Amino acid sequence: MDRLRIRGGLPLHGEVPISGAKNAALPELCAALLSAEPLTLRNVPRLRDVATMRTLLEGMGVQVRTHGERGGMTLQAREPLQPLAPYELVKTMRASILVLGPLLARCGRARVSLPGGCAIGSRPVDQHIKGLQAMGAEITVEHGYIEARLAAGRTRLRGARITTDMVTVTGTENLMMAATLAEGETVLENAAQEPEVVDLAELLIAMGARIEGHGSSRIHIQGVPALRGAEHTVVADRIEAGTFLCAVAAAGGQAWLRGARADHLDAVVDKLLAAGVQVQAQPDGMGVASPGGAALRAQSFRTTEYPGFPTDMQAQFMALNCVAQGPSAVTETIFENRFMHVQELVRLGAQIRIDGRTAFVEGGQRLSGATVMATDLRASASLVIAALVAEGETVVERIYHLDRGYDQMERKLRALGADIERIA
Ligand SMILES: CC(=O)N[C@H]1[C@@H](OP(=O)(O)OP(=O)(O)OC[C@H]2O[C@@H](n3ccc(=O)[nH]c3=O)[C@H](O)[C@@H]2O)O[C@H](CO)[C@@H](O)[C@@H]1O
Ligand SMILES: C=C(OP(=O)(O)O)C(=O)O
Repeated sequence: MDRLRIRGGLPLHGEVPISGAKNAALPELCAALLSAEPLTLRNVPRLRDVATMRTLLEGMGVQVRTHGERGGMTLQAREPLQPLAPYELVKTMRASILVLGPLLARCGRARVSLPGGCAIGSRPVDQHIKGLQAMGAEITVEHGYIEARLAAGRTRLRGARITTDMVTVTGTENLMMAATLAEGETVLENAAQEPEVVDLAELLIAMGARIEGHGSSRIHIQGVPALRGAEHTVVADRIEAGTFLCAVAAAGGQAWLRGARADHLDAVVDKLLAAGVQVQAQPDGMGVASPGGAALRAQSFRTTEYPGFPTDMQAQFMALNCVAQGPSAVTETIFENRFMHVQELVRLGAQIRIDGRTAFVEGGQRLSGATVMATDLRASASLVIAALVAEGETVVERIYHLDRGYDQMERKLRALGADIERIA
């Protein structure tokens, strides 16, 4: 199993290209199921989750071809399709649930394994199911599978007004994709406003979907009988960019994040500026300069839905707070169990106490290298950031979590001057 060996203490200098967003690419790959015509995506990141999604779609009969240097991928979902997502693939990637809406809309039936729990919380999909039922689907859950089909006598889903109990990102995406081919209008209330939802909506519109209000909490979708092929460039990964911002902030140095979208990172940038980091927004990327974590002021924050502070940046910013001066309180409101990195950060010398949904971080600690274990994707990133500032050598184990969602992270960090290598 691959591990990362990191020798801390070096500042980061240089330029790093920001890849396409995992959380936009995954639903966009699923959007290929909505049309018989080819869908071409550019800037698809090289990630394990993308490879898993490709295998899943190919198993259904979708033809997939990669091309060019810049993450080009063309998908074509000609009939007949096999509308099945088996447990073996779904268990490794929760985003597999994103095939449910498109399959039901296109094939009139779907059999999708329940994703099950994972390291950060129970993550139910009841809102996806409730929304599709409101659109006329008959859904049962049996033997760990969601069995969904159109009600007898129907050939298409029907539009509906759906208010989800909470803001759900993949729930919004699943229902929006299903609604593009439904009969009549669907209104999604309490919709997620994340940039990845907006990017997916823009792709669907290019495919001929009639969508308005994406980026707000109410999305209107007027169903159409069929969608066509399209070309689309996946939006830059705001979480990858935010991770590099925190890495430079903690390690010190100066970097240019090519292609990063500052307008998608307001909440994180506000906290970095308050901490004493210099962040510069340009149309084609972001500049960051920092005197190093020990010269910064720790910042308290709570995670919320976009445009609030992203839960996917909580662990990385907490690593920064461990070395920055002063106490801070980090409150996680989205997932009930997203503090798995805390005990590993403590192994590196951090002082953190958890009380319910809040982690109280002492700050101003000198970290020292140790062997630590990655437990989930962003926990892994936080350990890498901590290791970059820790004295001596850190080995991060189980980095397959990191490979799920970061495109060659160690190569990018090495290009910035970090002493980091992958070892078997
Ligand atoms: C592939 C992808 O895009 N993943 C992102 C997506 O995950 P994902 O879409 O799974 O997260 P959700 O926005 O759905 O989850 C938000 C909250 O709602 C709960 N919930 C959700 C759906 C449902 O049917 N029932 C229910 O109770 C979840 O358990 C969680 O507590 O948004 C999360 C929140 O920004 C991010 O951390 C993930 O990186
Ligand atoms: C939790 C995450 O991803 P996923 O929803 O794919 O598990 C993440 O990207 O941090």
